[in-house]
Amino acid sequence: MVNESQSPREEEEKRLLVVLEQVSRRMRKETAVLGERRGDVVGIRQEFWEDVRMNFSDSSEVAETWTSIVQQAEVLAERERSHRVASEAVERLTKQFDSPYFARIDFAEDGREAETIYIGRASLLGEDGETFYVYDWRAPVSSLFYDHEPGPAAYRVPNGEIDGEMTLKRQFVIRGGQMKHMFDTSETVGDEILQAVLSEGSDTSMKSIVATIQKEQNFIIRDERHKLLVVQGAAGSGKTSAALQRIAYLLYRHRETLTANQIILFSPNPVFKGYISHVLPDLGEANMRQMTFRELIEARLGRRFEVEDLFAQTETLAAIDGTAEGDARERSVKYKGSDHFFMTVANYLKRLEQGGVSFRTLRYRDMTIASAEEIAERFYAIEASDGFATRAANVKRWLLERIKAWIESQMNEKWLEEAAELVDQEDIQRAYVDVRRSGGFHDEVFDDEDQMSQRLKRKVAEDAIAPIAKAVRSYRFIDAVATYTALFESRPLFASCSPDGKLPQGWEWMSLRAEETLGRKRIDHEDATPLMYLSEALEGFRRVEGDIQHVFVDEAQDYSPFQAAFLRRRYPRARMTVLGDFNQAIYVQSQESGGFGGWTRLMAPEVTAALRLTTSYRSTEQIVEFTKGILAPEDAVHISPFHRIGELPMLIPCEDAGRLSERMTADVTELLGRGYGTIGVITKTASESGDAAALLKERLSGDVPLTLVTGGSAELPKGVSVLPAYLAKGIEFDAVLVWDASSERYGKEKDRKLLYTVCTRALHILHVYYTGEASPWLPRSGG
Ligand SMILES: Nc1ncnc2c1ncn2[C@@H]1O[C@H](COP(=O)(O)OP(=O)(O)OP(=O)(O)O)[C@@H](O)[C@H]1O
Repeated sequence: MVNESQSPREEEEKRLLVVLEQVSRRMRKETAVLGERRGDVVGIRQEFWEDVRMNFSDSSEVAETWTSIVQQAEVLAERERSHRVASEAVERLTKQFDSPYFARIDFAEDGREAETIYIGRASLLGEDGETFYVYDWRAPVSSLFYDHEPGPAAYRVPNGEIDGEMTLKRQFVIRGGQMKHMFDTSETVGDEILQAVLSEGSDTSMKSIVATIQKEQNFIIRDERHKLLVVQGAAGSGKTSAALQRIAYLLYRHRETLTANQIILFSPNPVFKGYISHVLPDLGEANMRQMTFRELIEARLGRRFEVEDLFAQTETLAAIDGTAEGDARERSVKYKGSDHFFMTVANYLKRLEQGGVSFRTLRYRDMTIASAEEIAERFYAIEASDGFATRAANVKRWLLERIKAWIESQMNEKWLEEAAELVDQEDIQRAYVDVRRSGGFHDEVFDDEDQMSQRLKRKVAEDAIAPIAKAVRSYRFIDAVATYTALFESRPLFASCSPDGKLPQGWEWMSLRAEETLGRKRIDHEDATPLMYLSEALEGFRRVEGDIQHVFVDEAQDYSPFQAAFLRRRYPRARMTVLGDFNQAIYVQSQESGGFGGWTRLMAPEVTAALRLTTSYRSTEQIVEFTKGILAPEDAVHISPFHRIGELPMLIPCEDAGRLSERMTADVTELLGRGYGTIGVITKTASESGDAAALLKERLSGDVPLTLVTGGSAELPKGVSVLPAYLAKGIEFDAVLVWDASSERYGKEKDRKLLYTVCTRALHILHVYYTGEASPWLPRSGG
């Protein structure tokens, strides 16, 4: 009921109290439950060993001891689970007490009375189980807030659309349970709040944007009609933010069927991984799986080969740039990242169904367990229509059987007897426990010397062969490298697989290079994905994550079309959300495709949506205008700043590196004094970062926190971070100080996007320092 005598503010404050009261009631209940569960858990932990019968006197007693430990552990795990649920509820309620909602809309569905809806980070249901005090921001009706101004409005529900009229749209800033601001708005999402949010200092971790999601971002967050979403967005336009909100949205909408570990996000680097890892927990959701493409390569190939990573490749290419070698390598990098090569490998795989896969002989010392020829024969004896998966799995089983038989065949061999005699007491016991665990000796009594020695010998033989068995289990009997190299050993073979029957320019060079590197177990970065594709396909994309339902790729412009196509094959059932900015395509492998070609063609047009985000929210208007000037004019047309005023970027000439570091030291001190909490000193390469950090450290006073961020760093520290451009991808700083943007360092066309990427990391302050001549890409309009 509207009370005429009260102002809207008074009314809202009263209502806030009612909600807070509800929250605190729930909180009382949940904390009581939590206390109880905690007591349970602590009790069980303390009494764990008291309730376990410990007896190691003979094998049947050991079995009972084992069972009782397992039972006790199960009870504990169950209590711990319910403790976790209660503690998550308390955590959520604590946040709700701080700020239960951020918006209100009044909406009258056609032909009905207006309803008042409050929107917050999580929903709040009254004790009656019917009154919705607050709706979750992800509820269908909440979409109205993000998509519409007051007036005719509609929102989607699973089976259609609901039309009506929005009569009021109000925003709140509530902190610590206090109403700080409140205002009605006619904008889609009020500029004032967004202004306030964007003017804040940056943090070392990313924040969620629930209260200020913009309409075009909301589309990305909620779209479920398409299986492939490809988003081209200007630097700072909220691609990563939208991706994370989308994950939170999907987890909420499909909470019965989707879990966080069925979602995987490919991140550009470890620093970025740490940077975004707080957003989902903050929204009350578990983190999705996250990995870098480099980690994927390392996991698949890194143990057996020395694999060059993308950063090393980039630095090598820079070092040999302009030489004949450099040109040839660059051509090879581009080709091996192309769709043409993907098709070639795909066609090659088809041929391999008939024959041609290389295998490795299984050997223990000089004893052959199964020869490569035998394995090949077995592999190809299975119907081609069954595909590689069935064949590989079948051969795997057969080889494991072979290994078992081989163990039996060795039982009376001298080497084994000798080895068994050397086993010490501790190992005997361990062997005994191991066998128990693996289900050995069920009801038997362990009383016979002879039996014991047989078992020991078997155990020794199993241990000896274990690395081979493990290799078999992970399909290493398939020699993927030899199979891959074969493609570069025969012109007719390559030509017959190539989609247009042609060999790429520079094939001879690639062929020599393959011999030189792959033959020595060194893998160039450009060969890593093709090799991974080939080997995973030959294994039938086995353990590969058929269970993954959503794949997110951030900084997608850095992936080659080959890598895009590979990921699609690797996660065959997944929907994909791909976000990137072609203006930040800094790697040779993706330059050909303009950064995006590979992605948009992955699925049929009717299930693909290609979207654009054009407003840059990160940087001030001055910085956005400046950074647009770095790009070619045609690349800068779709970038517009959000209206937030700041200082003009500065171009600062310096005589040499010493002077540069002196000037930078003074500026760092001054900026920290002005309250800027995160300052990024960004260099072109990692070695330059090392030099810059050393120079600055020497000059800065001891109490200034300065960190050299390296490839292994996972957390971004407060204070001054010195890091190379490729590690700064995707993250942001209050102030960015660009280390030596001279024409010597950033003079080539390909440096243009790199410089753009570096400068667009700045929220409020951008200083560009250079020695000698300034990079030709820098606009002259700096202060
Ligand atoms: N709707 C929004 N409300 C508040 N802040 C926003 C919004 N959208 C983006 N931002 C802020 O803008 C900054 C840039 O966002 P984000 O990192 O998601 O952009 P991006 O497009 O991934 O950038 P880049 O490609 O440069 O890495 C972040 O600080 C983010 O919080």
